[in-house]
Amino acid sequence: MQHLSGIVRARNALEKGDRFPVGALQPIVADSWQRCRDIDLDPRGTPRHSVVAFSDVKRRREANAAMRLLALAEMQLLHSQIAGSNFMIALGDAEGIVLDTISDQHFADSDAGRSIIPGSMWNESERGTNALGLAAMAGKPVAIYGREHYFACHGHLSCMAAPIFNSDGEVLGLLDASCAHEARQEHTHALVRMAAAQIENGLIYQDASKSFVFAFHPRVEYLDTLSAGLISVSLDGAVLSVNRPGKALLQGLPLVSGNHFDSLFEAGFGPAVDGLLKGGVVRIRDRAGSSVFMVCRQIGERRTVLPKRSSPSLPALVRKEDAPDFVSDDPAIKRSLNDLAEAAALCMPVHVTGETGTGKELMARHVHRLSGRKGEFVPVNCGAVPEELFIAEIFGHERGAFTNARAEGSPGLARAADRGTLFLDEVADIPLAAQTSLLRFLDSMEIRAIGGQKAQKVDVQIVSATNRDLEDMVAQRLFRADLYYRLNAFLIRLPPLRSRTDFASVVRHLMEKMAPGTPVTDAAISALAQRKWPGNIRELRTVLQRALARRRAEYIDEGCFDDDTPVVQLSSDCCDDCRSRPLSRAKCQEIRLLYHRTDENISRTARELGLSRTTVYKHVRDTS
Ligand SMILES: Nc1ncnc2c1ncn2[C@@H]1O[C@H](COP(=O)(O)OP(=O)(O)OP(=O)(O)O)[C@@H](O)[C@H]1O
Repeated sequence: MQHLSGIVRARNALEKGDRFPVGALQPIVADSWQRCRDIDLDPRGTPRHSVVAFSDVKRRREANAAMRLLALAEMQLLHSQIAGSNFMIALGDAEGIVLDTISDQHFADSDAGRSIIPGSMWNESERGTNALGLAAMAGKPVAIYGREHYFACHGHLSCMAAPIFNSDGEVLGLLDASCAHEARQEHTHALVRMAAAQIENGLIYQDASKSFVFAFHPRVEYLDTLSAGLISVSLDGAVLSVNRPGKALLQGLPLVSGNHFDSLFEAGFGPAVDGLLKGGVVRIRDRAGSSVFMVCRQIGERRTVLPKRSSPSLPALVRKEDAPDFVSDDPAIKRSLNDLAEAAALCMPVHVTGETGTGKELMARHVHRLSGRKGEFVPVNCGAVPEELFIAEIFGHERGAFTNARAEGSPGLARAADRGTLFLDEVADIPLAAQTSLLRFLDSMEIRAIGGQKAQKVDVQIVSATNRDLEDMVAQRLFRADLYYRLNAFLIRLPPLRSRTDFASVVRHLMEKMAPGTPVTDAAISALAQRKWPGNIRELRTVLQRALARRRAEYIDEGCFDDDTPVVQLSSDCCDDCRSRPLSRAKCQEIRLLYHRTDENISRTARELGLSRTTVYKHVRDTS
């Protein structure tokens, strides 16, 4: 509370041009505000949105390739730890220029998210007081909460950044987590610092391809944590690099690159290595007389003892469970799923519609899982069963019941699905003659095999699916109306991928299944979101598979895609009226993009953006 009133007083002073009240701000913030004021930044104005050219971003990424590789993996992990809490994680280079972001889609789509993009400059003189810029300048972790940002328009954001150092103590880059809450986020800030430390350790392992890496700590149980010192030593004992905790532990000793191991530790390099190579923990004294436990983590390129990942041990850490099988963050799908469990419990027939590849079969399997039924999930592709055999395949037949019958007879698929689920895929293709039998079966849940005498009662959950317009087929008398209504007791419409609002979750989910732990940057997701996706999620999976095959690194960014998939061509990125009005441009682009992603659906675009249909129409009328 005290902090809040302090910040309110400080902001009043800032905006009136008065002196800042003593003690109302962290000194680092007060100093930053003063610098911003000295260069005449207007705290109530709009910060410059300076973005360097993409060629420059590429050059900077290449110059920082080793750090970027490790950082993207850490960002992915951080994202999975704090996903769903409206965060963006950004990697900046030493000058505070953003190289990559990974974020929750909601944040990426917000004004703040759109201003943190590859190439955007976050140094203090451009954006006022902010964590990324200050951490770069101060060379230490910084958190800036809400109204501590110099610009009032950043007052709803909190940003936490930590520098990433090389072993010479120079800042290589910055890791930042930003979220749209003013509240303090101590855990997240700790996670960001830990991720930065993890990257620094990763760099030591990477650099030490022809040397030993030893971990050491005065307490043996800390050897696998981020507090452990790491020291890389050449095969003849010259010290190459030491991580930050290692430097702190060996403070006062001659920690100069090239010095010999023996100048730091009493045991002597030869005997220490003999003990360490046996794979055990060795207790040795450093030259200041303190005793440390030491273990070998890496020998040359052969990782004989794998570096253990230090796991964060914060309380209440949000850990995501294994990725779910089914992504359904889109409100349209969520609404469909609302009462699905109840419908499945009541054994109501479920009908799933959607274009090819939208996940109809996956949804059918989900219904089966929800129903808790112990029997089998039995899929039937109605389009693939020859017309004359359809009834026999579904309801079974006795031995020799008809000319093409199997000699041993067949129990039929409906019976195989007893106490389980019968999935009638491509249900629009059921021959008209068979539709009557199916309807009878749905009414009675009784089956009588062809050539058989006795009817048998079964207990089957029916799920049907089609990508055709069944209502239209009913109107044309190609599909029985009564069967349609019977199948359609509970309807799920799966939206095409191009109009899904959870596109980013779908991409990350598919990637997690194909190559667990592979980071996908926001820029990669934006590039994919521009495409039309006629083959929907199935097509997306293929594109991602191809990107995995052709990628040159352990991550997927916007450079990993080929150009052979059609891109939604916006006739221009904003409408004629907005082109000359910089303030309306971003909103106009957002409207036009969503309009394309919703298949040019004005009502849906208006609903999702909370605008009137007229407003949407005004911005999109020249797009067709
Ligand atoms: N919501 C989803 N989350 C994750 N993966 C999905 C989702 N929906 C579909 N997929 C994946 O997309 C692919 C196509 O899904 P599925 O076969 O269920 O589509 P379909 O609509 O039945 O296609 P078709 O009409 O061509 O038979 C599958 O690999 C599936 O795992």
